[in-house]
Amino acid sequence: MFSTVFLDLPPLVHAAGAVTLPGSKSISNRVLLLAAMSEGTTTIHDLLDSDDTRVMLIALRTLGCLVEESGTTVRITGLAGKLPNGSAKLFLGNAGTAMRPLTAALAVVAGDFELSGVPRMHERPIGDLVDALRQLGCAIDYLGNDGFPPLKLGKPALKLDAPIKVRGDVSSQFLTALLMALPLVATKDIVIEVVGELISRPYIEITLNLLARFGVQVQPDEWQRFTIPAGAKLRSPGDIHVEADASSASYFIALGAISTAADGQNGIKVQGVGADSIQGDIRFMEAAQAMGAKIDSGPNWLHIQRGAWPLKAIDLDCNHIPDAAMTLAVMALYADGTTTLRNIASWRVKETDRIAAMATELRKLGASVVEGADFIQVTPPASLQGWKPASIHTYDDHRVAMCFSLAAFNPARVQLRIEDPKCVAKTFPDYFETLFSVASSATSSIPVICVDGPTASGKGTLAAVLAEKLGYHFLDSGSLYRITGLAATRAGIPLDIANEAAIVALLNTLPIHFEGSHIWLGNEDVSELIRTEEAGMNASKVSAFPAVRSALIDLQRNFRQLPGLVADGRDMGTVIFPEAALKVYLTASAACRAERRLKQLISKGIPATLDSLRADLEARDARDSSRTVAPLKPAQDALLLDNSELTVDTSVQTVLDWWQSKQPF
Ligand SMILES: O=C(O)C1=C[C@@H](OP(=O)(O)O)[C@@H](O)[C@H](O)C1
Ligand SMILES: C=C(OP(=O)(O)O)C(=O)O
Repeated sequence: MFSTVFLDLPPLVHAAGAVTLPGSKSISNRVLLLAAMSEGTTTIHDLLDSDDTRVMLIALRTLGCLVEESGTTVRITGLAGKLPNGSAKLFLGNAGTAMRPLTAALAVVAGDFELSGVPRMHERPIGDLVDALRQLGCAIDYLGNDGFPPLKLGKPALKLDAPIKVRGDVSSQFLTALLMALPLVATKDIVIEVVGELISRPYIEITLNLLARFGVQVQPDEWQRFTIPAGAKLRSPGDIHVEADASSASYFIALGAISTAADGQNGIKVQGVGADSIQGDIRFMEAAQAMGAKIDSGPNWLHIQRGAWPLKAIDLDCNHIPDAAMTLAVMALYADGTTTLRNIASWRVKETDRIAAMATELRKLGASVVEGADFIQVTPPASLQGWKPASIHTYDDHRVAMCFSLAAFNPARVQLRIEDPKCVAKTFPDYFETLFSVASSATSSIPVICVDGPTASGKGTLAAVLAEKLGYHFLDSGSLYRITGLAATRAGIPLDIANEAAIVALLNTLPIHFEGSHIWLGNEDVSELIRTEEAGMNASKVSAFPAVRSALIDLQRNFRQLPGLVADGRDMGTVIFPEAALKVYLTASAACRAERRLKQLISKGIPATLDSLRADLEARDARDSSRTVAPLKPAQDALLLDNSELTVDTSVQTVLDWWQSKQPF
């Protein structure tokens, strides 16, 4: 997951390949609650692991349910409606699929419970559900504003005679919550009547489908009346598989529709969900097809290719696909006219006011947008000049972050920034990693920041922190020379120029790979081994051999991957990435560098003296800057930073400010 303050997306050009998507949020949280309330043990396969399912899992454990996790397989020992912990305070984040169904389930059993969430959850309505539960005799108090969480639930005095009326026009989750909870108390037939239009109907179908898997056959009547038969009992089906999330699939369906494939590849394959999905959002396929996408599907897979281009503008009632419809609003940027998405009033009470949010952010990119109480109308920029680089505010709404990433394919190649990218954790923590696994940019548009400088200048620390803050890859080029020195020494090859060819031959066979700050040689983590003074000296020797340097060029350039790279070394800006957008040459006085090195060695229990360290350091500077190939020197366009008197934080901030000043936002 990208936990950075923002994530800059360079212009994306192609996309092709296969993605396996995480489990459906709606199925995961329903199955977790049903399994916990039912009789018997349920093994859930391919459960979604995200913020919304985490809060549900923690809640179930807090209530005394046995939950055993092993990767994405979770085993739940059902409580058969009897809670060992009759009093609990539950924090449910911003998960509607946890807050609403748990409210109903806990309100009908005896106990004292408090349910709360993030501030936005306390602005998301729950009054219609509370009103319905109060008709049943449930004791519910509002702890904050009337009609909204947090809630306090007490002991109910159940009255099951009259039909329970629930409004269906604000959220379908209220009806879902009642349908899942009432089998716990169905000593007689219980009838639920929907008042007003029922929105987001396909989610009720998911609920009915899963209730049937847990042994409860609800009798629906025209979407207006639902009867839970007397004696209904939740019984575990044993094993249950969670399909991949169809709403998450919408971003990759859109990706297939708007991108072209690089040579020899064709389209995007989505694995884990197919056209026969039980999730209503799979019907996003039809909308994408209407806009021009070519889609094939089979059991649990979809294959999407670009068809009509530009996309065709559509006018669609999106009530049945409220979540995936946000993706259509961004696809509209690539359409041949004005796209209108209707009947989406519920957008206003979700993770944020989504109609307002989409309108504001689409306008930033240059689109013309008209918004109404329950619709949005999007007209793309009229020409290439109409597109504007934009920093997309994401309002702690996963779907805003995910759908706007698709704007990185804009034909004007304007840059895009996604603020707070970690908000995708609600349903798809690795969304951006998944996107980068299939999307590609022209190499020249993948940003590189070079940090060059002499030994012990702190460039490794600075570069690693920069990479972390920007969410970029990190290349510690010096480590490649250190590994070469280590491997040659181990192979008994003396490190002198006469053995250059042998060292290159060896280098070409080395299985080097990086994992964060760890460097591996085959199965051996050599991160520590290559940090000794001796390894540094050996690195300096082999790095002076021209054939070794050129053998490492391609390897280093291959680190330039989406979304960007911070590379530290001695010739990053001069030789390896001469066209880098920002080059920093980091220095510090010899005295200061020797002192830092001394502290470092002492902390590792390695004896050393200041004088000898300073002498070694100066000798190394002299050798590095006088070698004929790629001598250590600042690139002509490098910005110099002397950090003798600076803290790491100040140096990092200085470079981040330089970087920011080069961005169009
Ligand atoms: O029941 C569900 O799993 C959901 C129902 C929908 O909400 P509304 O019924 O409030 O539209 C949807 O937006 C939400 O993401 C999940
Ligand atoms: C509306 C959404 O979430 P929730 O389940 O919290 O309602 C969503 O995921 O788009």
